[in-house]
Amino acid sequence: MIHMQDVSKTYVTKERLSRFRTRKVVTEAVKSLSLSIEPGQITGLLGLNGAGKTTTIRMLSTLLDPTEGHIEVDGLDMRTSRKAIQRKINMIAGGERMLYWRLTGRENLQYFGALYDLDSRLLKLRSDELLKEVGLSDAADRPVEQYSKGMKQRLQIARGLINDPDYLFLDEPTLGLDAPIARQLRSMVRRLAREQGKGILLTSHYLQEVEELCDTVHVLNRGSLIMCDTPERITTQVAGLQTAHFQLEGWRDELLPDLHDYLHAEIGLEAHDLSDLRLSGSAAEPGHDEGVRLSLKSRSADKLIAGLLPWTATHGVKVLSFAAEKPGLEDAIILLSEGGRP
Ligand SMILES: Nc1ncnc2c1ncn2[C@@H]1O[C@H](COP(=O)(O)OP(=O)(O)OP(=O)(O)O)[C@@H](O)[C@H]1O
Repeated sequence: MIHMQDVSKTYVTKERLSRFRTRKVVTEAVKSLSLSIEPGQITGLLGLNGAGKTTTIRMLSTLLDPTEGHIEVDGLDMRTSRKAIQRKINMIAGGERMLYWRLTGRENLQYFGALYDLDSRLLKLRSDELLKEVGLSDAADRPVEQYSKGMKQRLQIARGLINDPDYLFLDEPTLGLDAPIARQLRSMVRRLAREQGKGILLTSHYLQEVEELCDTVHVLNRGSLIMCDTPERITTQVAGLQTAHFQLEGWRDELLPDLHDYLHAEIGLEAHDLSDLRLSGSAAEPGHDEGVRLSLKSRSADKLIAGLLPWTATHGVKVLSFAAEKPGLEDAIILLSEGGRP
């Protein structure tokens, strides 16, 4: 496990005021940050304003020393075991950095692998394996400058895996990629965690990607951690509950207590999951030929819908239509950046 404990990073720079006068500028980029990255888990790092994500990733990658605090990787202290830690980690950045364009895909992998002092036979074997895994075997001996964007990004992934790291830091890995290629990369990231047990830290501006992949998400604002939870709970806490909408024929208001009991007893929705189980205000107004509109709020609209459908059949109520309205992580992050909760 990677463990960051009370880590801070302060940059001190000089700002020129006039020809002879400068002013010292102190920026607290990261403030007393604690976070963990566990094997087999995908941990998201999201930022609001001047958040400190890049600084955090650079510290985790051994490229920057913290001003204060402690970083440990599988029990190794970053101050005293830098080389051993470098063998356990790697970083993959989106965009087109970190590759040599004049070299072929294979030569790139061999160059980066040699930085880890890998035995040349093992390095050849691993390069071939990785090129195959990312679907670049046929293009392995072409210079990278002839690669498409997606091919370059797949080569980046292979480069980041050349030392078979236990932990991977992914900084905007799908930046600028077409949707199908981004989807391929996401499923690869998922496999790396779920099947190979790698611990992954992910930053991405595509919040749907974070929502889809991450087990937990850390939200930074001006260098401080302001939230850490599952994407689902962050969304619920900040953006509110989900709503299930139903259009019903044959609904009677006296059925509500029975429905409440049923969802609680049969579907196992706890009282706190059903905090707003009621007809939404006067929304239960009979339509002319469209039935009654019932809106129920809960933590999971899907569970509510799945629960209500069989119940209606036994209570003489016909479901004309239903829909789930779910705020996403993106809604939550926008609210947070506008000064919403917490
Ligand atoms: N080398 C540096 N010298 C001085 N200040 C820096 C340096 N690098 C970053 N900063 C400052 O530290 C703060 C955090 O920057 P950082 O790049 O870590 O944030 P970020 O979350 O990655 O931002 P973004 O998402 O915009 O890339 C910012 O205020 C930035 O201006």
